[in-house]
Amino acid sequence: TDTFNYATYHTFDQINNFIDTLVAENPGLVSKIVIGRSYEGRPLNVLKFSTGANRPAFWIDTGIHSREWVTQASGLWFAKKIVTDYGRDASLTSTLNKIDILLEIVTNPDGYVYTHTRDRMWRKTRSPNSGSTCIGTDPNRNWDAGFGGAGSSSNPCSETYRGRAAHSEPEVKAIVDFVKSHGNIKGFVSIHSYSQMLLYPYGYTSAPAKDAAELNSVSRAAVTALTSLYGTQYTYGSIITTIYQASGGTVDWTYNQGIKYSYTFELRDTGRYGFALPSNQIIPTAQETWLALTKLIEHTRDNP
Ligand SMILES: NCCCCC[C@@H](C[SeH])C(=O)O
Ligand SMILES: [Zn+2]
Ligand SMILES: [Zn+2]
Repeated sequence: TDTFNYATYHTFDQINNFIDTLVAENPGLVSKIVIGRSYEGRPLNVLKFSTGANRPAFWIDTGIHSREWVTQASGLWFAKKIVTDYGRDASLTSTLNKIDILLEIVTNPDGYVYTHTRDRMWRKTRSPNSGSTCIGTDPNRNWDAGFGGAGSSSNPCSETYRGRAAHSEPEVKAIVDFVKSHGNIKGFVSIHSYSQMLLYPYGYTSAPAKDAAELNSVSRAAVTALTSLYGTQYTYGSIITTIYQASGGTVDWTYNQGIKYSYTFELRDTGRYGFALPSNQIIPTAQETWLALTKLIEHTRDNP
């Protein structure tokens, strides 16, 4: 994976080849867990970075919205950064000597393939909706957290269609089942684009999360670290106050499962290119985001 081009966007097959190569090159550190299959039968691959058994874990997912290509591309760069820095960077080495990192890069594979073959702007899953010709559910409205509330749609043709029921989407159900069976995930970050924001629960209600003060102060440190690299400006705060009301969202569910350190990123940019971010911004985006992620991971590591 040294010759892999991190400064370009890759297909689903190229990403899966990367994953298998990274595991083969780092057998004592990296393994692949297939947590399920997408609606169209594609594997839901999770990279596990671990140096010991039965450890707490920190989860990162990218690409749950398929069109947000900078996020899957950043996930590839994060994976390489972790294997490169282990044994060289004191903080990352300390992290992996205490907790595992779990990384799902293509969290919506059916949608991702569709953005390469048919519609670059596809966001949702690709499952059919009975009674409608419109395809897909928004996987970031399908979670059992304020499910069906304001900030999601009951219309299958909507980009924020919540699905016929909570956890109806296999891509979502696979994570739900994995989180429950693992039982020791301490931090959870779901990465999106675009808007340049770091967000924490809740999205479905204006009631503050009980840990809002701590999540806010950790967010401040993370954003300060991010901005220090290239000056990229971020806002941060609760989902509902910072971006908009969104019900059935990923990190609202993980937070309510007891995973205190639950965050959502909105990466670059603020609308000039939007989801079609030029590939020359992939590495700078990944680098600055990693600085923020490191703060979130360190805080989770040090507050088990
Ligand atoms: N977990 C809900 C996150 C808040 C909204 C995030 C954006 C990312 Se495109 C959205 O899903 O509309
Ligand atoms: Zn998104
Ligand atoms: Zn977004």
